[in-house]
Amino acid sequence: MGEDDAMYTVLLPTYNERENLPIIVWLLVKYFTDAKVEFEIIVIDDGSPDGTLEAAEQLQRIYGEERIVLRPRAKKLGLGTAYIHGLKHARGQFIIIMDADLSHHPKFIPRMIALQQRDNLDIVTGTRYSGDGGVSGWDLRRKLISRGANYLTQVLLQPGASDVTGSFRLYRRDVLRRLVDSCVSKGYVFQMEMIVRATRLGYRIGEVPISFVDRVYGESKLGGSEIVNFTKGLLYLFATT
Ligand SMILES: Nc1nc2c(ncn2[C@@H]2O[C@H](COP(=O)(O)OP(=O)(O)O[C@H]3O[C@H](CO)[C@@H](O)[C@H](O)[C@@H]3O)[C@@H](O)[C@H]2O)c(=O)[nH]1
Repeated sequence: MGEDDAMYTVLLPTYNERENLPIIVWLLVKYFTDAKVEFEIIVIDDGSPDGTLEAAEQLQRIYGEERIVLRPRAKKLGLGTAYIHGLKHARGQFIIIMDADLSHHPKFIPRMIALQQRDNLDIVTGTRYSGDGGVSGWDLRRKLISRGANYLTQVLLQPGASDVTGSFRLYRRDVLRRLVDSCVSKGYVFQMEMIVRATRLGYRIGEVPISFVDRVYGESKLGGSEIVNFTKGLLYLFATT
């Protein structure tokens, strides 16, 4: 399935994911192994008080230090900077970013890889808002926030993807590094800015419909301040790009 010598790095940011981490890692190992693809999983834990790092260390003993790489930080510094931190250490030519809470199923990864290879893409985004993609388990408030954020971005910024707030994506490593360097926002709005800048820079973007399933264990970290940040980021990009 993979390019002959292509390696894939999965960046898994974690904050209080002790229950979810062993399951997501097991699934990732299974899908990459079945697809005969070289991979590593970088866990970026931000000092989770629930013992996520200890769970990650145990997984490292089971699957090996080549496969499970730990890049912890001492305290909670946010999702955007967690990706940047993990990216610095990534060995793969392709980077997959995804949540560790099982809302993103690794079964979609082989489809993302296949689409990237078929169309020689720079980015493949998982989309909940086209084809048979969708969301399950969210309440009305969360659905409205996500739909509203995506709708406003489509109208104001015409990005090259239908789901700009999602964070299940495959990037060429060099493209991701360039985008990270060009993005200014922090927090959840970061995902939207990445796609908008990628569109402006002319990168080739494809989409794979995904079903997003709300987490069973633990809690979302989305709060009111992220909604304010998103709105500010949207207006900033509207004015400057
Ligand atoms: N290292 C680290 N990880 C974090 C932090 N905050 C969250 N995470 C990890 O990031 C992933 C997503 O966190 P959630 O807080 O569960 O995200 P969410 O509210 O469900 O939001 C998801 O959907 C949004 C769009 O609807 C996305 O914008 C967002 O990126 C994420 O995928 C999980 O693996 C979680 O442990 C942090 O400060 N540091």
